[in-house]
Amino acid sequence: MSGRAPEVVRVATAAPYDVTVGRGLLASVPDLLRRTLPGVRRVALVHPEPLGALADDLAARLGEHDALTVLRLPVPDGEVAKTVTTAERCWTALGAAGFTRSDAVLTLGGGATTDLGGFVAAAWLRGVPVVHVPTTLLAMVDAAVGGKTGVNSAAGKNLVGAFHEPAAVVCDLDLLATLPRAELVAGMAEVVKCGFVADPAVLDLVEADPGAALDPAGDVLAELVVRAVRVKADVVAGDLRERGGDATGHPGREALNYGHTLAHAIERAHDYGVRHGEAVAIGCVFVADLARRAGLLDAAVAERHRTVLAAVGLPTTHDATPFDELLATMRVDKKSRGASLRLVVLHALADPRILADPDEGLLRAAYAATGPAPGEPHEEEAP
Ligand SMILES: NC(=O)c1ccc[n+]([C@@H]2O[C@H](COP(=O)([O-])OP(=O)(O)OC[C@H]3O[C@@H](n4cnc5c(N)ncnc54)[C@H](O)[C@@H]3O)[C@@H](O)[C@H]2O)c1
Ligand SMILES: O=C(O)C(=O)C[C@@H](O)[C@H](O)[C@H](O)COP(=O)(O)O
Ligand SMILES: [Zn+2]
Repeated sequence: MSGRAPEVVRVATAAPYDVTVGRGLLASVPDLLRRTLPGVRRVALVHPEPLGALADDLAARLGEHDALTVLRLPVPDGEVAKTVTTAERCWTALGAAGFTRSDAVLTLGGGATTDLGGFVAAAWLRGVPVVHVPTTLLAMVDAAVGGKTGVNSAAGKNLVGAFHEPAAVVCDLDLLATLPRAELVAGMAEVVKCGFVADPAVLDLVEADPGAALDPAGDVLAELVVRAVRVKADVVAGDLRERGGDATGHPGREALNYGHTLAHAIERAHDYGVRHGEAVAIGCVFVADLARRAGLLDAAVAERHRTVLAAVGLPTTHDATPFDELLATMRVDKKSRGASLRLVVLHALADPRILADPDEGLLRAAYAATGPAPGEPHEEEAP
């Protein structure tokens, strides 16, 4: 996409919107806002503190626009900011500024910021428009698209939130140039997830040249972003509110939660101090092994999880957090129904299904198999 025109992916829900993927797109944000939200006079720019210089740049561009004024809402960096306390600080600032329904929220940041800013917009005056400008790979391919917004709480990950679709999403791939390598790698977990649940060509691309897949200036990464956004757009258009699948057995939007039941439990057990993408990678390896043990998934496809995720530098083993602690959290996952634990598994590549109430012995065996390598301390081998 170096010299290519931006790609536009339409999310065809009841209130359709476009996700634009390309380079040098930051400059187009003021125009896009005017076209998409012609009545808006003010924008509240939510961004993490470390992205202050980038936010200055965007605010200046917006300020040049005669009809738009900018209210800056810097928030603490990363997952720790994804709390109702930070959201409340934002609402207080919106109140002080007399922010009305003819104003909009604009987020600039990673998934923690798009989730938080989206939730601030969803709840303020019962919903003001939001536009996302994601700055991490993970937020471009996943968090900024689809309208899930929310915050973490002591009870669990993302348990407080709302569905609130953006009016537009702008993915400027040039912004990835400054993203730390570990964050780029973490984002690749959601890309690979899309490969397993819906678009195996993603896996072929990553396996063919993992280095190229992780080059933020290259065309392979651009292609992967577009493919992952298409997967998300297609799934979300069919089941925005995660009501469930259809007669074919496809689980609808829950498919995008592949690997997330264990991942969210790992994140909570570590007080949200691990990268979401890294936890998702471990969760995918775990659930693939579970499906193999349950006789649902071919061993080669299960093993492919380990190899493709490792090829891009993602972790494929957990740190031996006691499984009982994780299992208790897994049971309060949003996919649970009553006492029933429900996980997304694969029956084959691009064939996601729900596995309800898996045998606990199988769960424990799959968790043990996803543990540290032999020789390292291992929960199940402890005396
Ligand atoms: N709503 C959804 O559908 C959805 C989907 C997937 C993930 N999520 C959520 O997204 C969050 C994870 O998002 P994330 O991985 O983007 O993490 P993040 O938002 O915490 O960002 C990671 C780090 O990268 C820095 N950063 C961001 N952009 C940068 C840039 N261009 N240059 C330099 N540094 C930059 C941030 O300041 C931060 O330190 C989790 O809370 C997860 O639950 C939501
Ligand atoms: O968009 C979805 O639906 C997803 O499940 C995408 C996930 O990658 C994302 O982490 C999402 O926030 C998890 O959703 P949750 O409902 O389990 O909080
Ligand atoms: Zn995720």
